[in-house]
Amino acid sequence: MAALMMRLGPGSFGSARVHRPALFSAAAAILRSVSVSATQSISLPEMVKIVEVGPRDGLQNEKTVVPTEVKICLIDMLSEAGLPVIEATSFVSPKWVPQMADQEEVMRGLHKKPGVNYPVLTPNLKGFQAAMKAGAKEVAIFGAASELFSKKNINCSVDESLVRFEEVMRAANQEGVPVRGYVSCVLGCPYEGTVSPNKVAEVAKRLYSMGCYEISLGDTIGVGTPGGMTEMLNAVKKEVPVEALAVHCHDTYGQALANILVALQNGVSVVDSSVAGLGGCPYAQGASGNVATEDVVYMLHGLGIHTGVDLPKLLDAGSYICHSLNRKTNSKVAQASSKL
Ligand SMILES: CC(C)(COP(=O)([O-])OP(=O)([O-])OC[C@H]1O[C@@H](n2cnc3c(N)ncnc32)[C@H](O)[C@@H]1OP(=O)([O-])[O-])[C@@H](O)C(=O)NCCC(=O)NCCSC(=O)C[C@@](C)(O)CC(=O)[O-]
Repeated sequence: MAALMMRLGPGSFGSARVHRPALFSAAAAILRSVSVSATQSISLPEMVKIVEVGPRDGLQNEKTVVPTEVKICLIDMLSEAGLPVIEATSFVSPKWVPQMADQEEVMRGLHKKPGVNYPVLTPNLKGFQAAMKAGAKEVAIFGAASELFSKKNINCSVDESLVRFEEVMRAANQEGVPVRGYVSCVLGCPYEGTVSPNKVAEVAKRLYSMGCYEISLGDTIGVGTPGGMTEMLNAVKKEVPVEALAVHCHDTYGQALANILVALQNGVSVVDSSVAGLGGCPYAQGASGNVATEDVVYMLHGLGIHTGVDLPKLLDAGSYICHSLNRKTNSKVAQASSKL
């Protein structure tokens, strides 16, 4: 952005709201010309699918209850911004995650946009059945590569969780419902520390073998670096085709965009992110928010990668939820654009 300011001069920008589209197309053009030469020898996907997890991962950790209508409005703004997948809520125990207790109302209230998927988390058969009753068309099961995290998060061992997930998978197959799988703690665990890439690969393989169409690899506490990401992906790619992999990076140590870029260079073309960088897992102490969707979109568009997302509309969705939660955005792009 500094380079852009130097070329156009600070006076070129009036109100951010009025000039955003021009600003972003100018920024994208400059970045594309930089990126083309910078990435000539590096293969990157032409298109990336962004899985927006803000309404679920972003809000699940909020201490005060977010009104259902705010959640619904956020989801609708995100679909209007062109996000193709929006994780809407989770069918987990309200005793464990009170913030998601209005999952049925959220599912019934959101305005389903044709072509957009609204998956929900389901830890067990009870959650799956409730999700079906509420009209969900896609679910996600969530395992971990760390025993202690699994115990803290879903109150069972990794093996026990996989047995539960098999039950969900059988029921989902009967209903013709696609299932996504998560592996948490792929680059480190708040309770066990280092996590072996082989363990990540083993859990990813089991989820893929049981029928998950996509495996999202979660750096739950945002401790990973590009080196660790590469090592982990190399192990996982031996067991699961790269086309079926997604990355889910939290930004605790400011490494998320670098980790995502490395994942793209490794052939991954699905990225999870959360509008305004909201988020954190209630059972992963110290985890900050997910990487901000605005920042991911800005980077991808700068690289000439298509996402289908309208950045100014996405920024509006980020402003809306930050205003509703009375907090500052974690998105660098949103911070920068609001100062212009
Ligand atoms: C899995 C359980 C339910 C086990 O919890 P449990 O206490 O072992 O469950 P249980 O089977 O013994 O049942 C206890 C009570 O919960 C009820 N129950 C049982 N299942 C459900 C359900 N599905 N929905 C609603 N209620 C449920 C059940 O009916 C019973 O109610 P009671 O008789 O006491 O009134 C619990 O541990 C739980 O809900 N955990 C969810 C934790 C969670 O949502 N964590 C955040 C998401 S994971 C994450 O953020 C990471 C991720 C995905 O983003 C990727 C990354 O960043 O790495």
